[in-house]
Amino acid sequence: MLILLNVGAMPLAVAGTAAVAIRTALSAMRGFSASTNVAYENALFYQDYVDFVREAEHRQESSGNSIPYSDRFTVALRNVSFTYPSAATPALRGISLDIAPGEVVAVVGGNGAGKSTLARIIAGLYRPDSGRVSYSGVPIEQVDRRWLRDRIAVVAQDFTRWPFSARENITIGRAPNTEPDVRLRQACLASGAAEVLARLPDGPDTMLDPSYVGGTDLSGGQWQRIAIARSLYRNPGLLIVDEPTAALDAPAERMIFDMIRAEAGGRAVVLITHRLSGVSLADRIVVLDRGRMVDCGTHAELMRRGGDLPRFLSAPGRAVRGPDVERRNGSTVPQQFRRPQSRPSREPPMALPGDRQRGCHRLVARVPIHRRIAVRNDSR
Ligand SMILES: Nc1ncnc2c1ncn2[C@@H]1O[C@H](COP(=O)(O)OP(=O)(O)OP(=O)(O)O)[C@@H](O)[C@H]1O
Repeated sequence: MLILLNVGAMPLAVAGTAAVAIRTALSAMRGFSASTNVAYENALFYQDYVDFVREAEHRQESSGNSIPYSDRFTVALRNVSFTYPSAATPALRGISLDIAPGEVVAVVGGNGAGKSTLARIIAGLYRPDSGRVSYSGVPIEQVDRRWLRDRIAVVAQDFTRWPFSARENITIGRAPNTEPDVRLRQACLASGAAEVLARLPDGPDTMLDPSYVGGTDLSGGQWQRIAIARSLYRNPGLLIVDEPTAALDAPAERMIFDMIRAEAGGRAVVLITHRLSGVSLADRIVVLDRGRMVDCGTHAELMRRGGDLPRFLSAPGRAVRGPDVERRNGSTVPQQFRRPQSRPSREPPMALPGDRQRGCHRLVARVPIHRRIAVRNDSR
């Protein structure tokens, strides 16, 4: 271009315009090249996402049967043990348990006793390292996973708070067979979420995220009611509730426990709780300690046997957790639930006659070896 300018073959104005055009074209090409690079990198992430979804679908696919006869079903665990991949010691050891339709089973134990892990095993989310899990007699390996997911609802401690409307937060997931609006109303009334929705500016259509225009946030206890409504809306055959009242005040706690009892109907409920009011409504209480089932029976049976139950309970309306409840909160635990000052005997708790019929197996942990053999023979 300089030569053309020198020999006068190109006017200065044309040369200047050409220089600007070339610079603009180069800059556009650099931009195009950078955008192509970014698109390529993002395509790699997208491919990861597509592979992940495909893998998830593959895992969801049916490997076997639906349990054909009922939406209500039994769950049976036999000698189940489970160790997390990164853990040195098992989270659960030799757990055997039966859960019948319509039964409310409370699981209590100190922090790290294995309660949430047991809940995940019962829900079919984890596979045990050893032992068997079956639903109405069908081993978990042969159960259609979609069928199972549709019939079990879990209210976890860390449930998801979707940045959606209150209605969508409850109805997200599987749609019920019956009329959705009727089911929504029932779920809200039963869980106490109706009260929460009534106070929202746009009722069920209020956005539950303050970062949106017109959005708002809820308190921990109000969110907990929404989470319980979400699980009831699905009308599951088995409802697993992990510490449902941790963020609730005493009257709300009472209401939730009453609701769980009343709503159980034909469905089984597994209730992980540290609350006295929670265990007293249960048909059966399972006491876990360091991954082992150390006691199992009705509230009256456990109190009569004088086992570990009181250690793991807090009084109504108090969210005290762990084995040192009594020490920290002694004055609030009713006298009848306090540990005796001196135990009359160190005799370990034994299964009462009839426990097996009610689904209590084991009691291996602190049972002398000669009696342990007797219990095992009995439970075959
Ligand atoms: N993802 C994990 N990886 C490794 N170890 C884990 C994992 N989750 C739990 N554990 C361990 O497994 C054991 C049982 O944990 P789990 O959460 O079932 O107890 P928990 O009784 O529900 O306790 P909490 O009352 O505190 O909720 C604990 O020792 C815990 O440290």
